[in-house]
Amino acid sequence: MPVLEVNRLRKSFGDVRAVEEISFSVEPGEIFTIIGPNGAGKTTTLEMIEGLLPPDSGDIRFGSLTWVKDEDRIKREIGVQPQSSALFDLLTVQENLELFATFYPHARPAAEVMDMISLTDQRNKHVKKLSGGQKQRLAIGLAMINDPKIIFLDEPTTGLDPQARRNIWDIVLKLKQIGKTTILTTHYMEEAEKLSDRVCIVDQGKIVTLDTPAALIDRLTKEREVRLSFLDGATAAAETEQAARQNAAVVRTELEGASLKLWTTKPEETLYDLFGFTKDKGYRVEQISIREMSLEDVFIAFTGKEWRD
Ligand SMILES: Nc1ncnc2c1ncn2[C@@H]1O[C@H](COP(=O)(O)OP(=O)(O)OP(=O)(O)O)[C@@H](O)[C@H]1O
Repeated sequence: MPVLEVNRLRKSFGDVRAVEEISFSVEPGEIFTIIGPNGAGKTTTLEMIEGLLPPDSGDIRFGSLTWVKDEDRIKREIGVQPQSSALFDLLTVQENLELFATFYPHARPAAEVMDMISLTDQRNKHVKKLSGGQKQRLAIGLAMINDPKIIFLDEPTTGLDPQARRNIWDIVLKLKQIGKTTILTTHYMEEAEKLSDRVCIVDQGKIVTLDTPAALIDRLTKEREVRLSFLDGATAAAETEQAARQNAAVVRTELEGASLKLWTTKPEETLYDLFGFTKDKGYRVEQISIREMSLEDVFIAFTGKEWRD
């Protein structure tokens, strides 16, 4: 049974339709990621689910619990990562955790949480002295102080350097190991690909596609991007492009000076065919590469937009 079901959520702010009609469900123990560009509606979606923002319409269910009937129980079962601005700067790491612990009848010991977020050595440091990554880890610690079943992390790694980002990934994976469900939003494709059991790509308030990262990539892996560059310049590339367009496996092509990019469902056959053409013409190919698809390609394929971090 899903731990969370979201059905036809909608939210507008004046004329801005922030969330148009979002539905999904999350299974216990999953890392479920909502990814999308700025303004896609990720935070609005999360805040409605977290009970911070009333939806205009739609249902949110945590198993059999709903916000209307079971607010207290839901609050005990979910953990929401606060904005780092909500941390108390003049308190230490441990004091912040202990303060948040007093909000709940059954809190986890601060020492246990500090161990999970690798901040035991910093326990007596004031928040204002922590690095950006350490503050984010503390914010995640605060989200788990009530030992919730489901943890919501809204862009926990935005603005962090790659090492600090990896440290957060380790925590998210540890949460999974101990059976927690995590719902995460991110800008970073790599993060979604590495961490998620399932990814939901959101754009302009709607779900564009939802599946496991592998399945999403798989849908496109039949297509490979092939790049050819020519020693004989733009004419050779342009003529080869014309030849490539005659090839049934070629889905699309892109020409840039002396280099030709094409997407084909049968890279070997396409190349064999094109080499026949270039050999006949006496064109010399300087470089060839065949690229694997990534989640970023999935995004571009489904939204028709370039990905912007
Ligand atoms: N309180 C608000 N009042 C007015 N408009 C809002 C409000 N909150 C969000 N919006 C608008 O709703 C849309 C979705 O915003 P939202 O913050 O949910 O997107 P997001 O995907 O989380 O973006 P980001 O990655 O930048 O955080 C945007 O156009 C945003 O400007």
